[in-house]
Amino acid sequence: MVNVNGAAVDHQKENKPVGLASVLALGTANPPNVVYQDTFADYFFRVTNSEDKVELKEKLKRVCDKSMIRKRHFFLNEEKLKEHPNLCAFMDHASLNTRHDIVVEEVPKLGEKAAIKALEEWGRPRSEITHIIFCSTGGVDLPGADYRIIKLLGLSPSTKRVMLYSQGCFAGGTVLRIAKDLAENNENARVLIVCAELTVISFRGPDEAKENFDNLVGQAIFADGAAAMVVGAKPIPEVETPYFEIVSTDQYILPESEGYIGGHLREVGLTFYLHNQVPSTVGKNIEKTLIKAFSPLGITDWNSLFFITHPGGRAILDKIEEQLELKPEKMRATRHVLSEYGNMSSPSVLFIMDEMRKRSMADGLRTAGEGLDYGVLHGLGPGITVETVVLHALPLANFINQN
Ligand SMILES: CC(=O)CC(=O)SCCNC(=O)CCNC(=O)[C@H](O)C(C)(C)COP(=O)(O)OP(=O)(O)OC[C@H]1O[C@@H](n2cnc3c(N)ncnc32)[C@H](O)[C@@H]1OP(=O)(O)O
Repeated sequence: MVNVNGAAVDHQKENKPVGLASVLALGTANPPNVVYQDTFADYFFRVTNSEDKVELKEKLKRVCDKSMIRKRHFFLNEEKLKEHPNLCAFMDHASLNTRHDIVVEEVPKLGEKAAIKALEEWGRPRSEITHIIFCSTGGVDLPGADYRIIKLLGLSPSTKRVMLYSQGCFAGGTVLRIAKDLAENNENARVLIVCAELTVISFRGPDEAKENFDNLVGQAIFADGAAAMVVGAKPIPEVETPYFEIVSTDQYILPESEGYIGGHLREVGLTFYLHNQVPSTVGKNIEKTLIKAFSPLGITDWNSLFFITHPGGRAILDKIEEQLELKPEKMRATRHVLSEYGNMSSPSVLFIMDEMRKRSMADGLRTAGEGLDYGVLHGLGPGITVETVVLHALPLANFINQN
């Protein structure tokens, strides 16, 4: 390859900026409709016309009580479910068209709301966004949500797109892994990440068969939300404010976990399965991911790290805490997001990062990571697959000075 002057060009070298990719801005959004967990079982059995299933409702109430969730946000409400009663069946009615008609339109719109906040915080012209990674479990379409959000935000038609469908809950880590590669290998790259999830694709009524109770566990914990981030290497001094450097990334399929978390896209929507051994399997294996990720840094004391853990469910967090002998405060930001938003799948970990940096700022701590230097972000999802992202939290002084 030669350049315009005829000189040989090594594109690999020429395109590699020095330095790690950093998170430069972050925004979140949820649909305004809120359902409180202490009334969810009554709401759910009423809207799905299942009030005759009294015992099942009582069991769902017990799960809700133990979920440590206070409230969740949903696009669907009672009115919309009345308009689309086929969404309320467990299995009998084809509803994929109805679900797709909603999510294809609404997922990019919710993503747009989060992206606007992230772009406003970043403060640079939108024309400087070079890449977009859009991630959503539902709404497969051509062209996809990545294309639609470019139109909604008025980004350059030359923005290079990566669309991730059907990854599930680990993808909050996947997007950081891909953004790091893009930002560190393309000079001046500014990557907009958008994760947007609507449970419209998987909302369905109850079924009395014991083997289908995992559907109700999912209905009791999953929720709607979107988060967006701007990631780039070599931040412009005094113009861009990096919070977390992305030090390293890894993806790992847990041993003996096949069939534990998954889903099938059917005419009735996305059906999922959750094995009741998910919490203990995650707990048993999580330390392996930390040993691999932190041995290059010489870190073995897990309590010296900050934790951003996908809030899959209360029992998963309990098992991780127990196995790693973590102090209770390590999961504060994670448990806060679980409580206030539920399990929103891919954006959940980005919500936790946002909560952590805001609280660190409010408490006057040294860094965005609860005053600590290093931490881990864990995405957990189908497989069971774990994404491990090592983060280096940066001093907050720069941010405080600028704002
Ligand atoms: C979608 C993605 O890609 C990624 C994801 O995030 S997947 C979601 C991952 N999350 C999970 O798997 C949920 C983890 N589980 C939990 O957090 C907790 O089990 C919970 C909050 C749901 C309930 O709390 P708990 O302390 O376990 O309550 P517990 O009283 O033991 O269980 C309540 C009932 O639910 C049942 N139950 C719990 N998990 C179940 C499961 N996965 N499948 C079927 N039944 C289940 C229990 O067997 C129990 O039934 P009985 O009352 O008949 O005994």
